Order: sequence, then structure tokens, then C-alpha cells
Amino acid sequence: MTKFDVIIIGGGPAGLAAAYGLKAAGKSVAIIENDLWGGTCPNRGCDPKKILLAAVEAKAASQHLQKYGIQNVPTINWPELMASKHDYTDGINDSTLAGLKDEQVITFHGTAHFIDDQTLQVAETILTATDIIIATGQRPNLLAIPGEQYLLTSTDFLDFAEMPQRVAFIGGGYVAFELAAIANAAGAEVHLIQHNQHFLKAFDQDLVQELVEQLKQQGIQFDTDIETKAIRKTTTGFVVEGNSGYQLDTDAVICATGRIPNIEDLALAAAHIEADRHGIKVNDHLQTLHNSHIYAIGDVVSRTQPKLTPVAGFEGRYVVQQILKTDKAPINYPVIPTLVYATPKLAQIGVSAQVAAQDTDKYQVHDLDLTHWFTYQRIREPHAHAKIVIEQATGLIVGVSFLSELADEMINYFANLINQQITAEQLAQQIFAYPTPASDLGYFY
Ligand SMILES: Cc1cc2nc3c(=O)[nH]c(=O)nc-3n(C[C@H](O)[C@H](O)[C@H](O)COP(=O)(O)OP(=O)(O)OC[C@H]3O[C@@H](n4cnc5c(N)ncnc54)[C@H](O)[C@@H]3O)c2cc1C
Ligand SMILES: NC(=O)c1ccc[n+]([C@@H]2O[C@H](COP(=O)([O-])OP(=O)(O)OC[C@H]3O[C@@H](n4cnc5c(N)ncnc54)[C@H](O)[C@@H]3O)[C@@H](O)[C@H]2O)c1
Repeated sequence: MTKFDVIIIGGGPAGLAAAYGLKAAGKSVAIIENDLWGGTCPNRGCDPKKILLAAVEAKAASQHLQKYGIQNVPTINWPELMASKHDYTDGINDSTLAGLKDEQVITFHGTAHFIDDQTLQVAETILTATDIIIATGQRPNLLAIPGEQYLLTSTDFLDFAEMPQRVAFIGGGYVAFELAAIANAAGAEVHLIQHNQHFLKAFDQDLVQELVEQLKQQGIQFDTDIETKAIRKTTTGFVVEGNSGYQLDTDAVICATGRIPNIEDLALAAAHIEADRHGIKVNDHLQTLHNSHIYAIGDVVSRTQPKLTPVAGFEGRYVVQQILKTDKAPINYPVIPTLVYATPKLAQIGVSAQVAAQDTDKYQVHDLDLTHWFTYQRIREPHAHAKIVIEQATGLIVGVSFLSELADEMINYFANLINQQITAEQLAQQIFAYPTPASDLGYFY
């Protein structure tokens, strides 16, 4: 039996942040991973998606400049683009593992499960630790319907050797929107099948509708109020069968109906760890409910904050401080930006315009059509729109919704303004390079 100060289960962004922090502080640290080192984000999530998006963005930028100096819209060469993705992703597992070994973090490859609240087993190896951190993330939720064996996931899509002629996405959340935009730009006939009429629930619904309209104009078909009942294989492809006689012929069906926590293999009961369908239950120190020395971090945690890479890293760093006892305060999340990487991008942070509208004594909403602002006109974006929520008493920006190709950059500037509580007067004391998206910031107050 080998004993460590800390054992971490899961080698994704959450587990790695904790491992490096604890090792740097002198702890003996082991980390266990049962699949690819690096986890979801760099292997089959954020990063590969964003590499594919590079070509999609270039195509969209050219499209917007037709008749404004660019002739002919480029086409996406999918195999070349996929090779560019592999250039990056193929090395992640080995480089992550090498990085851990360089720092003398002890690595185990295999599926970990609890024997008791201080003991874990990986294959034949028994490990014990003073503190244990669960960082096992989530996986796609697959619909339990006839033909479920034909359902593909975001992981399959991000590895497509060829782009199918027709692709159907089930779901109306982040994954469906982002991957549908990529497939459509790559030339596929795309359907997005949603069981109700509500897309991207956490975002400003006016801006969501504007995004949907733009994606429709680009060729994506939105099939709403369709409960998917079955997937049937045919000689040429698949048929998606839904209520009210819905039938869609397609070549690939991607199930994007949310993600579920990786907890089944952990034998949580052996350590009296409680979980629900959203993940492991923790207190506001990220400790599991009955064991103060067992923590859970990242996507596997049952919590209201969005399940994103920077949140996983934040929790990893927080738990390091908890274990080192350098910080005893409950976790205090900053305001967290969220972003849908479609064409265009949709971003949100802080108080939404809908919430602000319920309390007009407290908030004021600036509803800004940005289409004719120099920044957006220069690149000939067909439509750019922001809603800025200002707190009346302080004049501070407390919430932003942003729809534009530039929303990914802008939302981070706003994250900084909001989290640092920067006033219009303080901003006026700064000089930004001009003309840039950042040099517009003063006009949003
Ligand atoms: C398609 C897609 C796109 C995304 N895009 C973005 C984005 O643009 N921006 C963003 O912020 N977030 C994005 N995300 C979310 C982001 O990937 C996750 O929030 C992040 O990876 C969470 O990190 P984590 O360490 O908690 O979990 P993970 O990265 O999932 O890592 C958990 C690790 O634990 C391992 N594991 C599981 N069970 C066991 C076990 N019993 N024993 C040993 N190891 C185990 C898994 O193999 C995995 O490697 C995206 C996700 C997907 C699927
Ligand atoms: N840009 C980003 O930051 C990013 C990108 C991709 C994924 N992610 C992360 O991954 C998570 C999962 O993304 P996702 O799009 O799979 O989930 P999601 O929760 O964003 O969306 C799930 C969608 O599936 C629909 N749905 C749920 N149950 C259904 C059912 N039984 N039948 C039909 N439709 C159903 C929901 O109405 C919703 O539209 C996100 O919540 C986020 O944490 C983040």
C-alpha cells in the first residue's frame, strides 16, 4: 500500500490545477486518470472545437466582406482542418503526462474506486492519502431510445475524418449550437432538433432569437417541439423519428442533450459520499458532505455555477489553499462569463437584462445596436447587439449580453470591469490602442 499526502482522481483541468499547486507547495501527490491525460477540454472539448472554429471564423469574415473588397467565399477543406486539429490534440496526452512526471507528481493510469474514505484502488494497486480530490468530470448524456446505439456525441464529431453531407443535432444547448455552426460552415446540411422552443436557456432570449435567425439565414434548419423517439438505420443513412410523424433522413445524429457526472465507477458509497444527478454534493469549501478530507472539484460537482474549464481551474486552485490551510474562507466565485462559439458568438455575464427589467429602481438597461459602430461596420458584421445592465446607485456595469463575432474578446473586458468594479471615471483614466474593440469600452456606460 502506497501512502500520499493527496490523491487526485481525474487528470483534466480541475485535477491538474490541484496537482500542480499541491506539488509546488511540497506535498506528495498522486493523480489517477483512466483515459486521456488533460481531460475533456484539450482532447475533446474547448480546444479542438476552437481550432475547427478558426476556419469557420475565416469563412464568415470573408462572407461579410463580399462586395466590400473580398471576392468569392472560401470553402472549408475538412480533412485539412481536421489534420490541423490533430496537430494539436494528438500530443496532449503525452505532453500532459510528461509535465506531471517532470514535476514529480506520481501518475497512475486506470479507473479509481473507493475502498473506504482514505483508500482507493486502481487495478491491483491500493493507495491511501490524507486528502482525496475527486475531479472526474462529465460525459455526454445519451437518450435512451430505440436506436440509441446509432447516436454519436461531440467527441465523435470533433474527430470526423470526413464531414457527412447531412448532420442532425438533438438538443438546443452549447454543444448543438457550436457544432451545428461548424458543420454548416463545412458544407453539411444541418438540422437542430429541439424538444421545445427554448434554446440556450441561460442566455438573453432576445439575443438568442437573433442568433437563431442568423443561423437560419446561414442555412441551419431548426426543428422545434420535436421529441426524438427513435433512430432507424437505413441502407443510406439514418432516420430520426419524432412525435407528430416527424421523420428526418440524415447521415449522422449527434446527441447533445447535456452531460452527466462520471461517478458510477467510483464506489462513492464506500466513503459515504453523497451525489445527485448533477454530481457530487459539496459544502461551500468543496468538501464532500460527510468527509472533510475528501473534496470534489470541476464538472463532477453538483452546483449552480456553469461547468466550464476556467471554473474547474479556479476550484482546483481553491482546494489547494484549503488543503494547505492558507485560506479557510468559503469559496467565493467571481462573476463568470459564458460564451457560445457560434457564428456569431453569444456571450453573457452577470445580471441579465431580463432580471434587471424586474427591478427598474435598482437597474438600468442600455440596449445597444452596435451594427453601425465603427468596430463592427469595419468588418461588415450583418448584426451586432449588446445589452448592458448598469446598477443605478453606483453607475457600475453589473451585467452584459453580447452578440457579435467579437463577443469572445469583449466579454472578458467586461468580466474585468465588473469583477474589479471599475467606474466610468476610472476607465476614462486608461488609454487603449485605437481603433480596437477595447477602445469602445467607455461608450457602454
Ligand atoms: C464539446 C465541448 C466543448 C466545450 N467547450 C468549452 C469551452 O469553449 N469553454 C469552456 O470553458 N468549457 C468548455 N467545455 C467544458 C470543459 O471541457 C469542462 O468544463 C472541463 O473540461 C472540466 O474539467 P474537469 O477537470 O472538471 O473534467 P474533465 O476535463 O472531464 O476531466 C476529468 C477526467 O477524469 C477522468 N476520469 C473520470 N472518471 C475517472 C475514474 N473513475 N478514475 C480515473 N479517472 C477518471 C476522465 O477520463 C477525464 O480525463 C466544453 C465541453 C465539451 C464537451
Ligand atoms: N462554450 C462553452 O463554454 C461550452 C461549449 C460546449 C459545452 N460546454 C459545457 O458542456 C455542457 C453540456 O453542453 P450541452 O449542449 O450538451 O448541454 P446543455 O445543457 O447546454 O444543453 C442541453 C440541451 O438538450 C436539451 N435536452 C435535454 N434533455 C433532452 C431530451 N431528453 N430530449 C431532447 N433534448 C433534450 C435541452 O433542452 C438543452 O437544449 C454545457 O452545459 C457546458 O457546461 C460549454
